[in-house]
Amino acid sequence: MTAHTVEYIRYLIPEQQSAQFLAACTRAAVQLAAAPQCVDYELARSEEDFEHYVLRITWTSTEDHVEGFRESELFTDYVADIGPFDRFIEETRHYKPTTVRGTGASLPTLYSWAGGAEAFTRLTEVFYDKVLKDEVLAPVFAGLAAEHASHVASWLGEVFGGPPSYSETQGGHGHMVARHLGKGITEIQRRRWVNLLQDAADEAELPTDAEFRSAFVAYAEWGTRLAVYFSGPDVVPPAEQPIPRWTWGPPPPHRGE
Ligand code: HEM
Repeated sequence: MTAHTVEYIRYLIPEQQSAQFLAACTRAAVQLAAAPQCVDYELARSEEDFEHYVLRITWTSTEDHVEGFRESELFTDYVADIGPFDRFIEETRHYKPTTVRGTGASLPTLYSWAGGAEAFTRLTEVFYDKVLKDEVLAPVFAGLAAEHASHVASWLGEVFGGPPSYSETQGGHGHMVARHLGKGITEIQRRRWVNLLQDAADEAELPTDAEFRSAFVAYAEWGTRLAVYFSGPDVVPPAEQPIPRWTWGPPPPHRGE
C-alpha cells in the first residue's frame, strides 16, 4: 500500500469572501506545486452549498508534510496566502488510503479498445511468425514452445486491462520475468523485438489512433527494457508480484463524435 497521505481541509467560506479565497488558493498553489513533499492537490467547491470547499492535498507522507513542508520556506509564503482563511476551516485531517480503491469504467481499458482477446491472439500470431523469420531474433527463439504466442497474448491482454488469464494459469510477474533469466538479450535484439511488435500491430489491425499506439509502444519499451535487465548477468530475480496494469498515457482516448 502506498505511504502517501491525503490531507483534507474543509472550508466554509462566506459567499462575499469567495473571490478572495479563490485568489489566495491560486497563489498558495504555487507553493504546493513547488513542494517536493506534495504529490498533487485539488480545490473543489460544493455544487449544492457554494460556501463549502474541500482542499485535498496528497503528501508523500504525513512526516514529509509536517516535518518537511511545514519547516520549509515555501510554507511561509503558503501561510501568508491562505492563513487568513484558517478561521473558516471546519476540519483538517490526514487520511491514509485503504485497499478499497480503484478506477471506474469511464475509460475503456486498452484491452477492450484494442479488440479484446482476439486482437491479442492475432497480434502475437503475426508477431512470432515474423520473429521466427527474422535473422536477429530467430536464433533467440529457436525451439519455441507451440503455446508461447498464446501465453504472450494472454500476458499482454492482462497487462492492458483484460482478464487475469496469465496470472491464473501461468503465474505472476516473477514467473514471466524468470523466463528471461540468463538469456543475455542485447539492445539490438530488444529493438528488433519492439520494431516487429509494431509491424505486427499494423498487420493485425490493432487500432492506429495516436493515444492507443503511444500507450502500446510505451509498454513495449518498458517491458523490453526490463526483459533485457533481467536477462543479464548477476541479476537477482524479483519476488513474485502482481502483473503490472498498463493504462492510457497522458492523452486520454479520443472519442470525438
Ligand atoms: C514487453 C516485453 C516482453 C514481454 C511482455 C514478454 C513476454 C514473455 C512471456 C509472457 C514469456 C513466457 C511465455 C510462457 O509463459 O510460455 C516470455 C518468454 C520469453 N521471452 Fe519474452 N517478453 C518480452 C520481451 C522479450 C524480449 C525483448 C526478448 C528477446 C529479444 C524475449 C525473449 C523471450 C524468450 C527467449 C522467452 C522464453 C521462451 C521459452 O523458453 O519458452 N522477450 N516472454
